[in-house]
Amino acid sequence: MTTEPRVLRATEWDDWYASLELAFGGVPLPAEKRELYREITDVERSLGVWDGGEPVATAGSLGFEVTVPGGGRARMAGITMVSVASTHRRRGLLTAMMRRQLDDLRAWGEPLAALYASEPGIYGRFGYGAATRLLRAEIDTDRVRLSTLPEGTDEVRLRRVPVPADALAECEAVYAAHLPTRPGMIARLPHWDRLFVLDPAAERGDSSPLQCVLAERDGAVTGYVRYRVRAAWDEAGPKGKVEVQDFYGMDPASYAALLRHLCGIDLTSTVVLDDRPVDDPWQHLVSDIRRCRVRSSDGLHIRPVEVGAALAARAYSAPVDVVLEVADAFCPWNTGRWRLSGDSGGAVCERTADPADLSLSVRELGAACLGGVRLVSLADAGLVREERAGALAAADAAFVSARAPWGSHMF
Ligand SMILES: CC(=O)SCCNC(=O)CCNC(=O)[C@H](O)C(C)(C)COP(=O)(O)OP(=O)(O)OC[C@H]1O[C@@H](n2cnc3c(N)ncnc32)[C@H](O)[C@@H]1OP(=O)(O)O
Repeated sequence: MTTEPRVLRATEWDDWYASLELAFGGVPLPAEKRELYREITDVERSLGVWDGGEPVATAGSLGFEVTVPGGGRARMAGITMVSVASTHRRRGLLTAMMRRQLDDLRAWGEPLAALYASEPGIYGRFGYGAATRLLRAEIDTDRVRLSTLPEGTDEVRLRRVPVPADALAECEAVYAAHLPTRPGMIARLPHWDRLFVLDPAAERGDSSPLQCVLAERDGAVTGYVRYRVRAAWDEAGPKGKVEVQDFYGMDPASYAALLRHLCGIDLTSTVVLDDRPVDDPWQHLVSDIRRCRVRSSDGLHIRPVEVGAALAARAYSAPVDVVLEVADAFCPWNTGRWRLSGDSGGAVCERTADPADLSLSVRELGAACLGGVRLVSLADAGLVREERAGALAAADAAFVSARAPWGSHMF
């Protein structure tokens, strides 16, 4: 058997996908979801390892574009569908696929790679740093009130769309309007819009079919929520849950009107908001944040493929001129000193022989590059070293993003 990954062929997709499914526990996806995943797979960017004709390792890569601080976009490979068969683990197959992927991405000129990790301990060794966080909340709507709602909330009209797919175009327009407003948001690739209204009965469990409510102002759609209701009763009466899948409001009033709708659905006492940005505004509208049982965990893990191109792809919150000494054992082409000069209009980042102002590994650079993880905080953890007094505070003020970065959906 060779451990050399090679590119997937379209005719091999079924076996390749079955091998991935097995590594994730072996429960088959509903047929319609599987077919959509087939369409979403970019075969030419997907890799596998075969043993005697059987696939034993898989890795996908999606040609995304991501919003970067400043509102521009950069190419970002979305790494996904990574698996190694249980019979072939811990022999270096994942490492071989990571090697091939990063070499390919470099050759294709893609400055960033990103992934959601099944377990956060896996990918740091390959230079991925946790760059965004995800917020989960379970709002006890029996006790929590929405204290002060923004002006105009009562003027927002809410309209239920019986079949969520019928409002896809309106919802996608709201999503597109949001794209430049928050770093980490992912521009839609073909077919991806359908993934969010796919509603296989087999995956619903005890929950309702997907429901969609639009917010409208002056006849224009200004927001939407998609959610399911899980009905439940106990001896004290109804205690259903509203499980929110998507929630976008284009202005404070539309956002608040949709939130009020979610919190007021009859026979429910909990609203579950999952995979939300850490600075999601609802946190300022509730009367009792403790009764919202807030938790957070790692979101997008980011890897600068080419340090110079990755840092030049974004804008900076304050003028910056700093020399970074980068260590990168897995992609040695990044190792060395880089001068980053930029401001809110853009940046250049080039090799330099000048002395370093800050030293850090490529993983920390990945964590900080969308402006969510602070360089000061990484320095406090001993992961960024200040080599010139004052450089850390200046770079920190430049890297930070006003809105927390957020990977807008799983992949
Ligand atoms: C982006 C995504 O798709 S996330 C999904 C990842 N896939 C899964 O979780 C599915 C189930 N797991 C698997 O398929 C496999 O166990 C994988 C892909 C996680 C690892 O594959 P392997 O081929 O065994 O990894 P490989 O042998 O290359 O190990 C490389 C290193 O990672 C370490 N490693 C592997 N798996 C893990 C883990 N789950 N947690 C922490 N470290 C790990 C190995 O110990 C090794 O460390 P070393 O370099 O210090 O020796």
